Amino acid sequence: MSFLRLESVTRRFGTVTALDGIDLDIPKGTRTAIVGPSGSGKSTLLNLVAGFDAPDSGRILLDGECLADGRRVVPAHRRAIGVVSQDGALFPHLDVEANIGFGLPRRAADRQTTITGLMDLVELDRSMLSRRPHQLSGGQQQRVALARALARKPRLMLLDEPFSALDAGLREAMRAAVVAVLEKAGVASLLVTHDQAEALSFADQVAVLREGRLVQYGQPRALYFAPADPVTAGFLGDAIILPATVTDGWADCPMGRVRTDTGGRRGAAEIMLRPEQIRLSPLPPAIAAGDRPEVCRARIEAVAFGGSLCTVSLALAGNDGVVPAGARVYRVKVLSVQAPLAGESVALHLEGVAHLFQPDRAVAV
Ligand SMILES: Nc1ncnc2c1ncn2[C@@H]1O[C@H](COP(=O)(O)OP(=O)(O)OP(=O)(O)O)[C@@H](O)[C@H]1O
Repeated sequence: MSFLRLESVTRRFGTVTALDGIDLDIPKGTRTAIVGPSGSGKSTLLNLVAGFDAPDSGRILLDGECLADGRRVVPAHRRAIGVVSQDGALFPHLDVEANIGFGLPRRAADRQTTITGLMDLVELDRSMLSRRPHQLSGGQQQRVALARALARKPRLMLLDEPFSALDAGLREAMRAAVVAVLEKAGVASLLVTHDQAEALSFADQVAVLREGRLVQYGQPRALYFAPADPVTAGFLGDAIILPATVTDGWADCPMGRVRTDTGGRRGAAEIMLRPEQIRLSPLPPAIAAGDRPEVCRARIEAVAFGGSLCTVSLALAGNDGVVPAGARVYRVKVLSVQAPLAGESVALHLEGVAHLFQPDRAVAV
């Protein structure tokens, strides 16, 4: 059942349409990530839900209550929506205790136990109770910000790039901690992030915005493996887009034959593979000599070391093993311990299924 609902929400700034008729249904207790290129309308959407701004038209409903409908607007402080921003926005002159307790009644008998309970929930040591924000690490500050937002028992939590100021290792740990806290508190959340991998791992569902429109909305796996169009495919991760001829659930493409995720189509089509679907193996001499024409061969053009994974650039070769002049170069990812060497000839194997783009590229919701 829908918990947060946006109906045809539009917001214009002069001649710019920041959000253009957005329809979105977010189920209770779930996590949603909003992604999209810079200027696609992510912050505008968050601001409208928070109540910092109002839509020109359309409606926003939370748990059945209308928050904004183009005429009436419920002010931000009456929405019971928590916000955690990029820098945490803690009050610098207040200690941890006062920051977390900021929205709690001063004379409440359970004030102290609520604050320490929240510190336990966000896994912040109680010895930090009297520290000021500048005496905390970035990760600790974000935990205080999260505890402060949770103190007001929000119905919905808005997370505006809350991990972006943290370094890679801490970022991942904080993300996992926030997921655990939100789950424990049973609070639905909306995360805006520029990090596609973060969105895919954080959320139950991801909404992709482009130029103020909702391009696709669905589960992370579905979006990653079955994006609505090549632009979305490339936005969510590295993608190899190939022309193909499809027949009854199979595609013949320049990299070989592979199953497709949708059957029932025939003829020319465009397919997508993720780079990790392409496996490389050494070319046995018999195949190198021209036997087994069904095996797709390639020459390794370059190998870029990247820690656990290498990015391997390869060009497809003909059955004679020769790479035609001007051949397109594809990039695939392989485990570094299995990486081939530049100049080597390899055989390609396609794993899993290829995504078949719809001819009209209808929005998949
Ligand atoms: N207050 C404003 N006045 C005028 N134009 C605005 C205002 N706020 C946003 N815009 C415009 O609306 C569009 C959407 O902006 P928004 O900040 O929502 O995008 P975004 O996806 O959050 O971008 P980023 O990833 O860079 O933060 C942009 O073209 C932006 O310039």
